[in-house]
Amino acid sequence: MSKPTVPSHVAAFLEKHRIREVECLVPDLNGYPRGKVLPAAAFAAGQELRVARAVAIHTVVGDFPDYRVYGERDPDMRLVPDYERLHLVPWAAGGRRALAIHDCHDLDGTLTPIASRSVLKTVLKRYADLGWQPVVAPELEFYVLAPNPDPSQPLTPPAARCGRTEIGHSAFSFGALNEFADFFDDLHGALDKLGIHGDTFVHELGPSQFEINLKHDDALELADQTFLFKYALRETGLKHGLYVVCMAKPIAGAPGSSMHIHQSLVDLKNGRNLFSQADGEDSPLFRHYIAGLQTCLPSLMPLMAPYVNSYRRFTKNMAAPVNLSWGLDNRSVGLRVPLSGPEARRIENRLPGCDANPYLALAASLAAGLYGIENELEPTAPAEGNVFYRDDRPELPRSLDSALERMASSDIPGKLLGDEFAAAFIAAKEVELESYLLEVTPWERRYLATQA
Ligand SMILES: NC(=O)CC[C@H](N)C(=O)O
Repeated sequence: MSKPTVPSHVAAFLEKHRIREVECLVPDLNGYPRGKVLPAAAFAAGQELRVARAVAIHTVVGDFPDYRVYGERDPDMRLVPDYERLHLVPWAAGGRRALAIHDCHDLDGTLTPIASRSVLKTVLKRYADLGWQPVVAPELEFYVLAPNPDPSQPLTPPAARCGRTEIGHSAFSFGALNEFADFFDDLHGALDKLGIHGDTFVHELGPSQFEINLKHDDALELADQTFLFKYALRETGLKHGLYVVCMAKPIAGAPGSSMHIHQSLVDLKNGRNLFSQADGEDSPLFRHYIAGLQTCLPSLMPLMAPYVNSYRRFTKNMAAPVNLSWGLDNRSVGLRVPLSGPEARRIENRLPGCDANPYLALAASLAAGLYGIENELEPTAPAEGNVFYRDDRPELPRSLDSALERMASSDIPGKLLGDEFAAAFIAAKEVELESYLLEVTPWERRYLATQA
């Protein structure tokens, strides 16, 4: 096989920063970084890098699904660097380490269909073929918590600068934001080095819960930024003795953590927002896109709520979505349309949790919208007022079990994201679910062991 051409900026970057080694990263099924560390000279020379294809679908409990779903022979795939995603590793001791995001290619040179980044790239190619580009902006909520060496114990907020632990209800408070100023200073420095463009940053409603909104841009760019952001949260947090947690519902009774995704489409010819017409009215594409989300998302839920824990977030009155209604400037719906001028007309999909793999949540949402456009679907009438407690909403699965059942019984996931991917994803999630079903939880011990 001929070696890939390595762009000249790569060697210049590695030399300038006297890089010793490069983390060659791929997002796994969960959106966690995996891969190999390569000496900088080998990376600069374009040395071929292979790992087992199974790495792409490593489950969160460290298992693999039946090997038949990722290749009977357990074959290799190639890790191919995206040279535009080469950055310093901000937390590396001595600062002489870089990282690069890679694609997974099968040995025939095609994108590995079961790898998360491939799935998003394939959806984006379908948009590009139409001359369109999705523009997205994820908003990430997360908790800054105390180390939790014994996972049978609840996660708790850490003692903050003032010596106390937060009790919550400090949304938008600067006093509460400043409690972890040292950690956040370090984090913002890391984000700069990783090319992550934060827009707004606030304290959220939960105790030591925060939110960062990333600046809108191309979907692959923002999936990569979100992937690196979560890596940065973990590593920077640990340096400060903190567990920074992207679980959807880390603390019972406290608000969950979402990854709302704002999305619109632009015309590649002229940069115009395709959700608005020249006269400023909403376009038919805008309506079809919403209808596509309403039609497809119920069978794509595990891509936005991938774990048993994800479903604990979907409770009423915590601003978490429990329906797929849509409405203008309305936070009781799953699909919110923010008030804006026609240039910024967009849809906010409020379903994904912060625990979702950003590549897959974006791929699912964008493919669902495109399905609505291709099939010229019409959405429900917009919701008026608070619809949390209304009965007429489209129903959403309330557990990983039922969400997987729904996904497995629909042909939409395969059509939208590829049959091989859909089958591999479901198989991996079933392994995780089985592992959970064998647990005995504190809730059961509390109520069933007493014969009260
Ligand atoms: N910022 C908000 O609107 C709150 C969202 C809420 N925390 C959720 O889990 O969905």
